Amino acid sequence: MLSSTRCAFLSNSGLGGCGSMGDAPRRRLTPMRVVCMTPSNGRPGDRNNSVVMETPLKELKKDSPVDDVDGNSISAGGPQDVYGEDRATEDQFVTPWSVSVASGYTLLRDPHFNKGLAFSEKERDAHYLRGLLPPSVIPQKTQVKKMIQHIRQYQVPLQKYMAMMDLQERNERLFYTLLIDHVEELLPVVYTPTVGEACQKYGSIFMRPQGLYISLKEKGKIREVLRNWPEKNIQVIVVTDGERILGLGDLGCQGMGIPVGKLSLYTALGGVRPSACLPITIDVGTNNEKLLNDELYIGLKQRRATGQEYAELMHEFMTALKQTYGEKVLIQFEDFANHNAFDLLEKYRSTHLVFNDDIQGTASVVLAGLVAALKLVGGNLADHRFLFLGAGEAGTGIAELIALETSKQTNAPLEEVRKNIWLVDSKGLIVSSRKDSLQHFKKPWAHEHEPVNNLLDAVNQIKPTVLIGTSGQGRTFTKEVIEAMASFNKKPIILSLSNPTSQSECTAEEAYKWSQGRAIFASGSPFPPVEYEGKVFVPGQANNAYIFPGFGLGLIMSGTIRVHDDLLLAASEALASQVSQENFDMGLIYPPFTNIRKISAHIAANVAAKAYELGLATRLPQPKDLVKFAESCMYTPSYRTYR
Ligand SMILES: O=C([O-])CC(=O)C(=O)O
Ligand SMILES: [Mg+2]
Repeated sequence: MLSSTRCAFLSNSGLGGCGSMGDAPRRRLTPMRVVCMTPSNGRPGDRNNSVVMETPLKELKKDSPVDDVDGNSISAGGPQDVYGEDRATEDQFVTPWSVSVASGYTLLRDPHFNKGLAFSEKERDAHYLRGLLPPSVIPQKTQVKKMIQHIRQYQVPLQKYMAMMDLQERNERLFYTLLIDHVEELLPVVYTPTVGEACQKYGSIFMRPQGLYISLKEKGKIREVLRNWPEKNIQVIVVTDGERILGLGDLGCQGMGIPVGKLSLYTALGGVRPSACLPITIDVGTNNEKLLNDELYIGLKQRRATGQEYAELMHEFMTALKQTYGEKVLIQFEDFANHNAFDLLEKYRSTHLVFNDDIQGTASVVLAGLVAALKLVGGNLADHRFLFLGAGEAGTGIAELIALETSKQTNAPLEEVRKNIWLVDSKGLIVSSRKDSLQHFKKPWAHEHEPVNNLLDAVNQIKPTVLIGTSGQGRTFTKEVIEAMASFNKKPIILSLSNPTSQSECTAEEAYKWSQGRAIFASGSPFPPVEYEGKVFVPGQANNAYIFPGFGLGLIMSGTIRVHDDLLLAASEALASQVSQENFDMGLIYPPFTNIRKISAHIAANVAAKAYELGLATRLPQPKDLVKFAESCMYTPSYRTYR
């Protein structure tokens, strides 16, 4: 993609002048030379009207898709990277582009192709870069070293975040190499908790819009808006309407940070090509008074559309996605409010390849952690009693997946196993006497019990072995609550899942200290290791980031057309199987993120295997070794040599 194409996108999308995000379109320079080109499927006017050099057919063939381990033809730039545009394997460094790439100044301003000081002497000559760069030539490895030092010099997390976003806009391959090489350190920067703060301040920190904004103004024109996005071969879309951003509430249009962050992880953690990822924010207004009164707010300044108006926009959007990108585009719903999330999932799960990350992704990751935790505490799922604080998407989603797995393991009916799972919402324990006034997604959890109106009493009466926080309310697992858990459990399992860190139900330190070091603890946002009475405890991160990148890769590499609950169970099983004895010895119920690409390949393979078994996968024949196939499909961000 050319930077001039991006400029066109910025001005066409009408965002060029919105508040402080109105960056002047970048200088449009006619490139002096085009690196290489094969037929493009872009629209007229998509590309620079530049000199084009077609790749000789012979060369194209040489660089065309390679065979996978089973002799199937694939290309290693990610699934369906037909022309190998994004491919860079150890033995295949020379890019076989299907698109034209500008030279000179424009090349340096194109984040997809810019390599900064890593351009070789030959490339500097061939692509008119002489004088535009300082004379030093340094390899990507050294650039990574330099960048991590640069990021580390910032003390404020938001500054680190901005430096990372800046790099993504400047040099995409360096951004992903850096993120992959330092994943443990940089995940909290590009993702939770920092992304939460970034969303809160989104309007004032971004000079250049990321992702696609679809507002009520675009009603009736959504297909045209999708066409404004410069990439055509889209495989994964993460979409939010910004109404429930992490545990921070309604951030309206500023929720864009979430789809952008999630999709960065699709690439870094799951190996999906960046050009195949599309972040989208639906703007139907906001009920956040602060934003409505902020003259710098970047979204629609009106209260949220609801009911039919909302449903119609979403329906046009969902229809347009399928019309534009086909049956197999994966749509991830993210951070919608409860009152829309369940209904949207229900409505579209039978017609689209769609899942809700907060309901299903979180459920899958938590189930994996619980299955692993059983190795430390003993017993089967059916032997445990679960209590949730929070009965929204995550709470009921996790509860349902636990019930489903338990029911499969024991052959007991779902209604029966649900009785071991209790939920507390803002009005207290969910019990049968409240049934008539409950939202539909809470009803299955209304068991026979007298009313209980607070968490501590619920803990003391239900006596759960597992306590899970999905409330979005920080510091709600009080000292009394944790002490109660520790009083009747040798090893209480305590999960504080709400994000970001400020909304976590308790800190790692509190969980370990108040349980005298006996808790098995994990949280949605990361906490550093804790020392308690001379022993170091390493808390795990129960975050859907473990699941969705590999889950998505598994779906797209197998051409799966619908998400079935069994696929979530398959992802969960694969993740749990990646926890090593060494991890268990440290009290961890999740493997470290350091090996996440390997973990994602296993998750992808298990998900794909299940999809083939269920007849949902369309990519035939089924590759024999799905783990190797997943690995061979993953995008790698090393630089390639330009002709
Ligand atoms: O984004 C995260 O860190 C996890 C998540 O989906 C949420 O909290 O909504
Ligand atoms: Mg979420």
